[in-house]
Amino acid sequence: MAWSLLVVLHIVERLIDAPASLVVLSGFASIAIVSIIHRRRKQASLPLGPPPRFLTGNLHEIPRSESWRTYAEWANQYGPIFLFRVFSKKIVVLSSHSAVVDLLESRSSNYSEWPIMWIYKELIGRKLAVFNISASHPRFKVYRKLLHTALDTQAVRKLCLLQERETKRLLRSLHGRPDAFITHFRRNAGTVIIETSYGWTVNSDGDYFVNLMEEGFKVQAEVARPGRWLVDMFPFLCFLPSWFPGAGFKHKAAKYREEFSRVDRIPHDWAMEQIWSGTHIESFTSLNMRPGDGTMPDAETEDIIRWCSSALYSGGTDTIVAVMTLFILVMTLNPDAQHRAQEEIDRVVGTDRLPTVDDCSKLPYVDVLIKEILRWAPAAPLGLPHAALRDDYYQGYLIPKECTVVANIWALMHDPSTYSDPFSFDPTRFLEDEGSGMQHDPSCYIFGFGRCICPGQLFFLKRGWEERPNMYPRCSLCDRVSIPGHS
Ligand code: HEM
Repeated sequence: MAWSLLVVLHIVERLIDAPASLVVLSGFASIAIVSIIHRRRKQASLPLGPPPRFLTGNLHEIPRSESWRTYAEWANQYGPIFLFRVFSKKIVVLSSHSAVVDLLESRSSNYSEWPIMWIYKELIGRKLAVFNISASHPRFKVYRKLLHTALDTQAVRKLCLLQERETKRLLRSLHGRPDAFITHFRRNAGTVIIETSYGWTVNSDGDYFVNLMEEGFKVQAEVARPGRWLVDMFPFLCFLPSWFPGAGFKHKAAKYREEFSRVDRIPHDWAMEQIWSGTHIESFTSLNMRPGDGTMPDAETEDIIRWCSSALYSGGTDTIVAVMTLFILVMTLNPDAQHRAQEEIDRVVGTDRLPTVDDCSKLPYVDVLIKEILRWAPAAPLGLPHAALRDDYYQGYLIPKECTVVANIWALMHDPSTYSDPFSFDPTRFLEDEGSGMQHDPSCYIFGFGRCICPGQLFFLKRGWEERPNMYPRCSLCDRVSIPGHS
């Protein structure tokens, strides 16, 4: 930088007696030279990564599914902090424990932003949603506090009765139609979360609210598909009028906006009607919209509660269904692990009742089996993407402002320096006196990092503790279901 300034000064000195137009021109040229040099310096310290193509970057190399495996290969080639591009967007992927902890935990104030998705935030009108709101917005902290309180130890304890009732119902459904296990899991997860959020009890398959939420989140999956919208790469397209050729995305955005607003509005309005008529059952909405101190929440508070309830559903349902489905897959592929867990339950709990959370400490093998499922196939292999608020420097690399930062949780869970023989399924790796000794607890990573860490982890772990062991007494299920790709 210093020598480039000297060059500029030298040019200015020589031009002091030159005509004014020449001085102006040279001024511009000097600024351009300095900024090019400055930019090159910045480029030089960016993390390495696969060479991008002109215009589209590395878009052609990103697989449609299991992208975490490709990222893990790139990490082997370019290092645990590498960068690739989708058009002009820069994406930095972290694949080592130290990088993830140092950046996403210790410097979380710089990495709590979400990447800007123009279609979602500006055209569909969801910039205040929990998964989109800027970390500098005053609501950011309010959301986090509410969500964490809604799912803290005390709240989860209160949910035990609901869990127990729904677990029994799930077991009956699995017993009746084991092949439809994914449908049963969806209904079970949806029921527990809708009742927790709004106080609505799901009594039948094809429930109106469950269907409404499912439709809404199908739209969400479609909208959030990486590289789907050109407007996310070229935000100026937002300003095209709807009649302009090629602006069809604006019509789609208007349709999505309407569909999302139904998801946010209808269950909330129903819960409010129940509260006003005094017929509600306790839920996240009722506790916050009718607090014990008799205060009347204002419109701002109501809007906050509405966004948080909808985040509980979108954050909780798919992840729970994914883990329960993986449980079936893993039990089918590992009959020895299944039999050992079942033997432990029969010995400790007996055959005349179902296991409960209180049995947890007496069932060490079942406990580590659940840990190993979470490690072997993490439900959110890339967590959620974040964005850098400012330029940051780490281990000689520049992590540029506004670039997307992703933690490859799947790679961390399969890192041979942390987990011996990481691709084999081996619950004993977490048992102190067996296997290769106690290895790192995956719960430290699979629920994300920093300020946006998952508020549902306790809820999931406690609830998971009831549900998965409870499936053992029906474990013939695991011999009878068929999973695509695994006979
Ligand atoms: C195995 C189960 C689960 C996994 C693996 C999981 C994983 C995650 C991850 C990786 C994040 C992003 C954290 C980050 O940005 O660094 C997250 C956020 C979130 N999760 Fe979960 N989650 C699970 C269960 C749940 C459940 C059961 C609920 C609700 C009942 C829930 C609600 C949320 C919410 C609301 C957020 C957004 C938090 C925020 O932005 O502050 N999750 N989860």
